[in-house]
Amino acid sequence: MAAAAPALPVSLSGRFKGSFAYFTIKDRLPQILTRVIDTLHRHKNEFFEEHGIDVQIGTFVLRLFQKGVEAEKRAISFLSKLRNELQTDKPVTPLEDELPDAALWNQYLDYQRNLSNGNGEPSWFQSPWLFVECYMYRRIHAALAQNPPIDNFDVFKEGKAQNFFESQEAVIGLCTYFQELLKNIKDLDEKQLQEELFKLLQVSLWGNKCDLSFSAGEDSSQKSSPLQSLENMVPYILVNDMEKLWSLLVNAKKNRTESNVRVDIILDNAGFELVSDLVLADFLLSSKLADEIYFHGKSIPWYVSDTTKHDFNWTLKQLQSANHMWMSRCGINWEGNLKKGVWVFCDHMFWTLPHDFSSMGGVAPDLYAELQMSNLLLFKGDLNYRKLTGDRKWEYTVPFHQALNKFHPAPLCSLRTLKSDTQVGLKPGQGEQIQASEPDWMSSQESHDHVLLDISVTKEQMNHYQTAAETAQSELAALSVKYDCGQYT
Ligand SMILES: O=P(O)(O)OC[C@@]1(O)O[C@H](CO)[C@@H](O)[C@@H]1O
Ligand SMILES: [Mn+2]
Repeated sequence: MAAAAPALPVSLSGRFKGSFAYFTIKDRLPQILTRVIDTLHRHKNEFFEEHGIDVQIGTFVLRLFQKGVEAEKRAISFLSKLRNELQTDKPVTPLEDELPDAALWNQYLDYQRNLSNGNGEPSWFQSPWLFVECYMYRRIHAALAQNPPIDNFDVFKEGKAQNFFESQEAVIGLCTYFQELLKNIKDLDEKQLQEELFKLLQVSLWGNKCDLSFSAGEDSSQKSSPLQSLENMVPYILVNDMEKLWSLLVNAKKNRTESNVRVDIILDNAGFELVSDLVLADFLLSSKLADEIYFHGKSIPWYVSDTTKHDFNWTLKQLQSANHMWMSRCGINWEGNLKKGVWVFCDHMFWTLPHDFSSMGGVAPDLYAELQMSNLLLFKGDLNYRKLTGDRKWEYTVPFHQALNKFHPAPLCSLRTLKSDTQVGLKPGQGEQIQASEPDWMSSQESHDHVLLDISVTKEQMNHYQTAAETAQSELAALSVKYDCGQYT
């Protein structure tokens, strides 16, 4: 009789006063909502100009059907009501919009209601933090989506664009470094390739500090060139499995039979972080460590700075039109990769549901099967880490593999800047040691220099994944009609 799986620890929640979840729900989420409302106010004239209709009567021009302004007013009242619900810990209410994921959200709300087994309705401070925070962003989306003609307005686009423009020095530094590297990449030996991979993994890891939802919209752009500071950031890396990552990629390349080596990057933030992920992806291709890269973005505006398809394409266009040789070279090459199909952008709706990833197999089997086709999944950022580990109060020393709670579509790695109070995979005493030196290391923005580099896969499981990938091949054929990983448009 197999031993029963150990019980899962409780979910992080605002019901734990003093927790990072509590401060986020009490202070930061209302701040983010207020910024969204201000953004809509500031765009009133744009909505008026763009969506008003002029009617000439004699010498008078009447602006009729102020559709844009009316829609803006309705959206603002939706959001003000949402902010009040949040701040007064009202029950979480079912979604009433007709958007394609509404049924899945309301099923999940029922699930949460049953979980609380009669201890009252799911609410902002009593329910799991992951659920209510995701729910807030989904309600923000509904406030716009239900109010044409501003239904396609991205309330976070200014912040994402500002992060990109204010990170220009870092973007130029990174693109210049990378293009210089490309000039002699064919002459690099394995050791040198490994060193370059490790550098670019760390740049992508540190790029994750540039996150607007964590800073509640305050500037978080990358000012200096990250390559210069890698050395003195190494002591802040809590878990560093880069060697395992390297051997996983080298083995995949050696074992490459007829199928390509595929790496999937589950993206996080737009701006500098996205550029660092694109450079890493180009390196994996140019070094021949991988043959194809799948990028997974968000299908709706999410967590202030997360990357949508629009952000992805906008970033490539900005690079191409930059008046800097190496930036535009990168942008041109990357658009070429998309057109050749060696890079693919996808945005499955599962990534913007409240479910943690242990539910993916049941809720989005098409996406799970898609990920099983990969040799390596790189999950960027803190929210993905929280969803990988179920956003629970784990002991620090619980193995990452265990915290994944059977989510194993393929070998995976998390590249995460610690921004929430959940942490696994540490050595005995490591968490306590940091706690002693930095008591609020998991609960305040200043001390969040800790990063986590983690691979769930131990070597002996590699073979298992090879066979799993083969079986998934046949399953995927059945599923591909349901979910076609979006081709570049
Ligand atoms: O996934 P990311 O961009 O690294 O971080 C997401 C985040 O900013 O949002 C939540 C705080 O509101 C936390 O999960 C984390 O701090
Ligand atoms: Mn993010």
